[in-house]
Amino acid sequence: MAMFRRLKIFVTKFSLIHRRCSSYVSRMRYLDRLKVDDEACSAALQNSHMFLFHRLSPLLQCTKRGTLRPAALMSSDVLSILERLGSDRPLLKESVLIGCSEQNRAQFCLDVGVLDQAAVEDICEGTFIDLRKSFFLLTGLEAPLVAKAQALLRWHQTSGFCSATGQPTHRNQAGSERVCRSSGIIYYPKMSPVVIVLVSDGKRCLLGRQPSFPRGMYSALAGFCNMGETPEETLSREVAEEVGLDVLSVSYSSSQHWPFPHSSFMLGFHATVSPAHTQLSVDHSELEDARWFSLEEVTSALQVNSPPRSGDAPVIWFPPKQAIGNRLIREWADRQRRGEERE
Ligand SMILES: NC(=O)C1=CN([C@@H]2O[C@H](COP(=O)(O)OP(=O)(O)OC[C@H]3O[C@@H](n4cnc5c(N)ncnc54)[C@H](O)[C@@H]3O)[C@@H](O)[C@H]2O)C=CC1
Ligand SMILES: [Mg+2]
Repeated sequence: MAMFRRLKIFVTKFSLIHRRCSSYVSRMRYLDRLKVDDEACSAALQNSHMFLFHRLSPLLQCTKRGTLRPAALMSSDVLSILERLGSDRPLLKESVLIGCSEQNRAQFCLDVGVLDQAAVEDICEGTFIDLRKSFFLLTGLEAPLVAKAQALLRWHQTSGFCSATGQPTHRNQAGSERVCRSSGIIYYPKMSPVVIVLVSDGKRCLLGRQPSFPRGMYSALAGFCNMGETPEETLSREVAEEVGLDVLSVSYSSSQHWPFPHSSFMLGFHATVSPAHTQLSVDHSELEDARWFSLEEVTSALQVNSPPRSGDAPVIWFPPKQAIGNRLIREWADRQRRGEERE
């Protein structure tokens, strides 16, 4: 009996430890192994979840609740679909590893752009929707997963040759790198670091719009990091260049992978300028407009949930909640409200 109790305690302890590392740690270690072990990755691919794309547009399915979600198909079903549509096993090998579900199932993505789009949609009971639309229709962790998958597929589609030798590059099974066998150069998926900053003068925040933004949309200022710059240096330079202000202080908020137009790694900051020096000198080659917004104006623009349709009265609105620009604006508004409550 005592031995049975000891065994039970051991099993409970083991499962607690296992549960503690089973979720996050074991999933990350599993993924790491799949990146370096082609055989293990091929085995995982046989029994994985697969997210399909057609010329970089993700396949979405309608849920019972009427919302959209990316279709997570079993790889065995995808193989049957490929065979039914006259494609073959090698196409499945072009899948790219994107993650691991909480149930420890590997997740891959595959672009089936060589197949007839309508035929795949028909069999899968879904629709391929351009990422610029689908990203904003998805919620929670699904939007970042689909964005990451599309970024990796795009990178493979545009990285087929070595820039030093002009020879073809070859991918590993996970799709986490490409190698030029002639020069030995290893290429890894690329992101461009970008700083996005919400500038405040203590009472108001500064928002701008680029000519390419949809009508009425304003966001925080953003700019690509130059080679050798720290994000703080990029931030000060961009604010100086785009609106002619000197930044006084900076605080980090959060980050985001942003798939448009290519992969950017967005680093989000709050910054302050002196309330005595808030006169803007806008660089109109970069920004169509930039101006200071009060808490009242920000609060009312945050309530605009969808972009105005053509013909509607002009209204100011902000990027949707999937964008880090939206998060920075909300954080600023929350802080201002808390500050006002204290006064
Ligand atoms: N997620 C969000 O909430 C927001 C995201 N963004 C993103 O931030 C990014 C950067 O913002 P911008 O104001 O356009 O940057 P920017 O102010 O640096 O201006 C863009 C110009 O920088 C140059 N440039 C330097 N390095 C570049 C690189 N690696 N890739 C492309 N162009 C480069 C090009 O000449 C380009 O025209 C954009 O891609 C935009 O999509 C912008 C605002 C909000
Ligand atoms: Mg900019």
